[in-house]
Amino acid sequence: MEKAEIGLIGLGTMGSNLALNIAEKGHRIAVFNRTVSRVDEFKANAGELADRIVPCHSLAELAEAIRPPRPVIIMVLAGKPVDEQIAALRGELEANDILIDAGNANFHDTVRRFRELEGSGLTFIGMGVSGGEEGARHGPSIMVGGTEESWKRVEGVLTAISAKFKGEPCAAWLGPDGAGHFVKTIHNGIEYADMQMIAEIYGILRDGLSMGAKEIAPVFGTWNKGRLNSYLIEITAKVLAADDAKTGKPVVDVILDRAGQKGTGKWSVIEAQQLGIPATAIEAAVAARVLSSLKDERQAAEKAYGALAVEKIDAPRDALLKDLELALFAGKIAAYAQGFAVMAGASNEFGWKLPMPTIAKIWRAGCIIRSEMLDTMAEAFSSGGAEKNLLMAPAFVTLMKGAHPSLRRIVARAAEAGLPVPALSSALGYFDAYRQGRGTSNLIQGQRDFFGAHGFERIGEQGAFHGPWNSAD
Ligand SMILES: NC(=O)C1=CN([C@@H]2O[C@H](COP(=O)(O)OP(=O)(O)OC[C@H]3O[C@@H](n4cnc5c(N)ncnc54)[C@H](OP(=O)(O)O)[C@@H]3O)[C@@H](O)[C@H]2O)C=CC1
Ligand SMILES: O=C(CO)[C@H](O)[C@H](O)COP(=O)(O)O
Repeated sequence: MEKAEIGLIGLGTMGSNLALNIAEKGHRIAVFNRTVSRVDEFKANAGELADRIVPCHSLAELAEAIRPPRPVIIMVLAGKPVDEQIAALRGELEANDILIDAGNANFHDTVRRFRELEGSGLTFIGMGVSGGEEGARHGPSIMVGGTEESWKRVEGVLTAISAKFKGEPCAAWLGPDGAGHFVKTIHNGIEYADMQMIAEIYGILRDGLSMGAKEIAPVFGTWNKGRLNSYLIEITAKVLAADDAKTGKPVVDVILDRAGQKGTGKWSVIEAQQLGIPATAIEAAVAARVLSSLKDERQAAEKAYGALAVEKIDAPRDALLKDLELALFAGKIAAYAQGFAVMAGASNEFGWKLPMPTIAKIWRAGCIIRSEMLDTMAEAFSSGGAEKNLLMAPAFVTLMKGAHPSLRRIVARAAEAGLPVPALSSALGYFDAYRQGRGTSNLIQGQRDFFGAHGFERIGEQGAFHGPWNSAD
């Protein structure tokens, strides 16, 4: 039988769609899944692509089915299952074969796996994939970490299956070992912030303006045609417009307000903290998901304090909607600036030389956070000025000057009305603190020196100084 060019393990949501995508691009692919019955089911349902699918019922069969040197994509649950698959595969593969972990791995695990595979003769790649089910099937954004030589060996197939932005593939080699998975983690951190800010704006429309889901949907639909044009705004409009077959109500009104999370948002925050890079909007978004999961506690607190006396926002509708649109735009810019700053910090810390213009470019299509704004970001990173922070790129200074007054007004109105907007207000707090030439940490330094003799710097003088605290009353 003709050998396959590539193999894939894990026929779940992502793996099965990625396998079909690979087959559609003309590659013969061998597939295996832990629950072996899914393998034959998968081929049976592959329609006209079935001829290019080689079903394998064991890892040994998979290795036998692929032409050496064998590239094998592992697309299983992140964590221990990946280690188990690698351990099992080591017995079946040979020198020069390429193992590609395409799941949402923690980059520390990826770095460890690189170390563990050193000297094994096997090549390892840690690859972030974004785009969900649809992206995997028709073109995801692909973030590759490993040696440049290993990238060259798989570049052909990965660029072929990736999304294209105006013809440019959204797949790239970003740096050594954990670089690809780190970038995917921060992609997801930004995704959390973006989704949370959208949800906060929805909350203002629902509770502050008493708008129903069906009324809110076209607002997002309209925004999707303007500066907020993005996949997340597009699907928000669709989610809000959908009906529940069981009750006839909007689906969003029957969904429990408890958000799940699989770890990438939390990892983004942990890494930002470790690197000492502020990522307040992402932190707020992760915290908001945790708070959302405390449904029973929230209900008990509502009983204890009484329901939030939400004051209806009374303002001309069109002006308010314009402010909400601009507030979301400003909040998003701050969140992306934070995400890119965390990646720049990691790049310095780990010596990765992460290519920021390339990252912005490969996020323009295929991935969950794809948006028109990412094209502006790609230009900003390419033309200079954004090295320290995206907020300093001339194009973004102009955009933020136009949008931050709206963010300010919306955060203030929401606070007065009693509507929680933790990510939007964190984004605003970050922006205001970042642009304040003289902040208030002089007082913190005074306090630290008072209680711990930590010393402080004086304006315009060299050296460490202490305050006159002993003589202070
Ligand atoms: N869904 C999404 O939108 C995205 C997911 N990802 C990442 O892709 C990876 C796969 O996710 P997804 O396809 O959604 O997950 P699914 O739950 O749909 O599929 C999980 C797959 O992992 C396999 N698996 C689970 N545990 C083990 C194990 N111990 N040993 C071997 N195989 C195992 C399952 O096999 P079995 O059939 O036997 O249970 C199945 O094939 C994850 O890392 C996820 O974070 C990345 C981007 C987007
Ligand atoms: O990687 C993804 C999208 O980019 C996955 O859908 C991931 O599961 C999203 O994270 P979470 O489940 O924590 O919301």
